[in-house]
Amino acid sequence: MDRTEAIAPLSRPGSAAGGDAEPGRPVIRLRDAALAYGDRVLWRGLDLDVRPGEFLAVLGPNGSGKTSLLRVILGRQQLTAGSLTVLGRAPRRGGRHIGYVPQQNSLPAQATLRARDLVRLGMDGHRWGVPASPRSIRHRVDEVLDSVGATPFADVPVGRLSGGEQQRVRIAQALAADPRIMLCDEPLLSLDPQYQRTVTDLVDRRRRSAGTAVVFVTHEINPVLGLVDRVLYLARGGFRVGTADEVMTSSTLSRLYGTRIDVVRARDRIVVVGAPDGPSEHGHADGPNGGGRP
Ligand SMILES: Nc1ncnc2c1ncn2[C@@H]1O[C@H](COP(=O)(O)OP(=O)(O)OP(=O)(O)O)[C@@H](O)[C@H]1O
Repeated sequence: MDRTEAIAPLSRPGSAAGGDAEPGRPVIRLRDAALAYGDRVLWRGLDLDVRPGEFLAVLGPNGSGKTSLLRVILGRQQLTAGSLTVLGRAPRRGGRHIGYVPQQNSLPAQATLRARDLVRLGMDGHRWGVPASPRSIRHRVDEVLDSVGATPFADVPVGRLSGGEQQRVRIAQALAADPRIMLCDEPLLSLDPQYQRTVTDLVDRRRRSAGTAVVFVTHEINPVLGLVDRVLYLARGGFRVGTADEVMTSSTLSRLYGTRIDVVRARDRIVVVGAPDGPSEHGHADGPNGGGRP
């Protein structure tokens, strides 16, 4: 089966999901957004539009607020200041048409749910037309499992699957939401290069076939370098957003980190030398990079 076909959505971007019918209109819109925990500012002054089909990589050191940004978009965390719309509306928990691939943690070895159960849980009746018959749901689950190459282990308890297989199942679960936005939190962590490629291909195929916007948190830009439209780099309470060529430079990252960073391009890879990979410091948005507008 052609896998691109298999994951084609039932609703196209800008079709049925709400007040954002205008094609090409941002599916995520942040304005002057800030997030702080107590007096600790993770980021502020963030203006960002993510458009249908766009692939946005989110980079930054540990603790810079990458996961927190996804949680804000998911409606699980409130902004401290500024505004956010997701698919034209205020974000809300359980919002439709958002696929979430959470940061990897091994599923417990004794987990008895099967891949097909998890994918089924990722669906709800509204997404697939009302009423959805058990047969059409089963068919759709099979399609989604096939689209990520998970058919051979669809009936194995997920606790027994390898890390790479579990990751495919997580992506299948996210795809089951017929997502117009995919939020992926470090989906490449601890995967070998072959599985990394599988995961990035799956996500890329979805955004190309269905216009799904992708927000992809990663520590490593290289596995997605050929796919990203823009990079959002968070550090020390500030940020930079732009193309990889604009953001991944010695001068931009040195300003963002407030220390000398060397960015070296070797063939088709980017090597960043000197970036401290530790928690962002407190409230540095007024530093040399001043909140870092695009
Ligand atoms: N609910 C919360 N209350 C207080 N502090 C929090 C809360 N959630 C996260 N933090 C802190 O905010 C900081 C940013 O966390 P977040 O998980 O967003 O960072 P991250 O950039 O995704 O990090 P990593 O690369 O390590 O996954 C961390 O220091 C974290 O401990």
